[in-house]
Amino acid sequence: MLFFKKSDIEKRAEKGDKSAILELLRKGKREKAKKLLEKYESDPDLRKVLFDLYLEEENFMQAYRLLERYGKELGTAKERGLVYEKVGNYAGAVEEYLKVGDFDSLLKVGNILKATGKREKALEVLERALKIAPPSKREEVEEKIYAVKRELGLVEEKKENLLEKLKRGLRKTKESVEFGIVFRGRKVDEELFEELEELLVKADIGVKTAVALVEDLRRIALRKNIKTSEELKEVTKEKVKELLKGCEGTLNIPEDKKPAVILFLGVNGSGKTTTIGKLAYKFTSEGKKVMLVAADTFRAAAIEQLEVWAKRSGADITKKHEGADPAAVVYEGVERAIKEGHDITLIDTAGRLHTKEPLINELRKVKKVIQKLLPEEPTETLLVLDATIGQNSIQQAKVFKEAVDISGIVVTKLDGSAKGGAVIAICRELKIPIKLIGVGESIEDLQQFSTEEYVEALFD
Ligand SMILES: Nc1nc2c(ncn2[C@@H]2O[C@H](COP(=O)(O)OP(=O)(O)OP(=O)(O)O)[C@@H](O)[C@H]2O)c(=O)[nH]1
Repeated sequence: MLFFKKSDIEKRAEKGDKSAILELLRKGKREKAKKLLEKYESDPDLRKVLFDLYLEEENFMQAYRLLERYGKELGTAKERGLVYEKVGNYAGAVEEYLKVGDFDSLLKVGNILKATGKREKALEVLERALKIAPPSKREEVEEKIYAVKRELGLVEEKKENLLEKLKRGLRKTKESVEFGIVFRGRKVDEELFEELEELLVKADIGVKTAVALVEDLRRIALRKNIKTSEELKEVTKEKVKELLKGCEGTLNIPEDKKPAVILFLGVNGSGKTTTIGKLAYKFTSEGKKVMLVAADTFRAAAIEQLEVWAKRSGADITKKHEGADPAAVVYEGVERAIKEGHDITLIDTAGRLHTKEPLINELRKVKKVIQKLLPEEPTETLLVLDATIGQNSIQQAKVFKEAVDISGIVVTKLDGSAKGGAVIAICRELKIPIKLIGVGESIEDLQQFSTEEYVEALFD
């Protein structure tokens, strides 16, 4: 039996010699050094090294243990904030982030609290974030605060009409792509056309589409002898409406068929669950009985999140444990919806695009299971695309199109995107109608897509 002779350093380290322990660490004997750091963590210097080690390993529970046991001289405020945030001690996280005026982290905690239904806490954090918000972010935080207050019944419903809501939703695009500079009080010349083309590309309508559109406008301006930018603006709006022909569609929910099934596809983070929650709220507000089905069983968080939306919208939910077979959840959910007389069933699915084949097979299997119980369903198969990733979402869409026929598109986060023009590119490339658009995080920020309103909101 070979006995390794303990080196001199190891012997000194085991006796608590700081430099020897740190030498072990430097030599890559990480586990051995960590055990000794834990053994001698009462020493402030060694404790600091141990805290940093835990952070590196993202071992937030252990880092939290040190903070709780020895107080807060460990790490930076931002690091302590992260540890508190990761272990769910949001109050602690907020205090630390406020110390260093870390607005982004504070907003993140506010979003987590909001998404998990802890609205009072979310409101408190968002209001503190507002105090240190940079000017460019103030309006966004005010929107979130208003949305939470509305959900808490603290403010009267600001009855915006759909066009106002859409204008608010396109604010980011309009801020970054100021069409006003070309359409206000300018004479129509080559410089104006070039600027207009640049803005259209910046709005992410697609280079080819932008070049062709401006080419068209040059010809029309010549033919109709257009002299002012205001006239040109009207012509531009008409041309964009032509580009969007066939792009708008309404949700097809036949009254006589129960339950109508709507299947939601889309990559994680695109806004599927939120869109389902908003739609469930719309239907329950109309007195319909709604069943949500948590078939995104890949992540427990997705199941929990759908549960929060079920509670907020007054819908029922069918779910199983994390990792369950999505088709089994769908079967049970549709079967329950039939038995319990639901009007509508909304199905959330997983969207891990990097596992393309399994994803496609899973979606086909889900559709088959639905049709085993209801041969003519799903009434709608909606693909959810995130406007903030603009045209790149078109690549994602093509993968989903391989799996199942898509009856409509939902474009989310238009309010968070400077690429509001991507709606045009998405519709033209995929030739699938855009049925809904998400224009904010609150439960009412979902509306039918109307070409007329979209163009008015984009250019006015
Ligand atoms: N501003 C804004 N945020 C939105 C909108 N729709 C969704 N979100 C936010 O986008 C984030 C992701 O939304 P989810 O609904 O969780 O996305 P998902 O596709 O279900 O993602 P997974 O749960 O990971 O599958 C959340 O923070 C939502 O609040 C929208 O229209 N506007």
